[in-house]
Amino acid sequence: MRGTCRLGVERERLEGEDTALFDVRCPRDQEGGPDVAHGGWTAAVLDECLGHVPLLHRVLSVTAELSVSFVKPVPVERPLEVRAWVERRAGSRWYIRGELVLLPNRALLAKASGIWVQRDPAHFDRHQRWLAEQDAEPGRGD
Ligand SMILES: CCCCCCCC(=O)SCCNC(=O)CCNC(=O)[C@H](O)C(C)(C)COP(=O)(O)OP(=O)(O)OC[C@H]1O[C@@H](n2cnc3c(N)ncnc32)[C@H](O)[C@@H]1OP(=O)(O)O
Repeated sequence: MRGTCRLGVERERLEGEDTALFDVRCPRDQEGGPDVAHGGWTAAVLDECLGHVPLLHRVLSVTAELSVSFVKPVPVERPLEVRAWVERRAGSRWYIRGELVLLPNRALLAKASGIWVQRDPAHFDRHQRWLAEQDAEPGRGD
């Protein structure tokens, strides 16, 4: 699949049953230091790519946990690749891992692991109802 993504994900495809590959390029406006990505971009793009693995299996999910290791500075505007794979599934939980590498040598820049939880399409409707309850009862907090 190809398309425009504000995070700079240019292409995604499944490779076998449990692995997905993503062509990525960090946009200049995500710079955090000279010519290198802000760490928030690195975390966000790993969240996006790992979370697309269930989606590529036509499963809607949300991120429940995400852990990121920042191994090396990530250059902006250079071809990068994310490889994401399912480590295991348990109930509605998908345990997914991934790596961000610099092409063409696939030098490791960052790695991530996380848990995605399957949701039904009413997930965001329920959230809107919860938000309306919060607005109706300020100070309740649950
Ligand atoms: C639906 C369309 C999705 C579209 C893509 C959107 C992508 C995103 O941007 S996601 C945004 C960032 N993430 C979020 O906003 C998630 C916010 N958190 C939540 O909504 C909830 O805490 C949520 C859904 C993760 C869990 O809700 P909760 O009411 O606890 O659900 P519950 O039914 O009790 O638990 C579901 C499962 O998740 C597990 N779980 C819940 N929280 C966690 C956690 N932090 N770590 C591990 N597992 C967890 C439970 O053990 C349970 O597992 P199982 O089904 O195997 O028994």
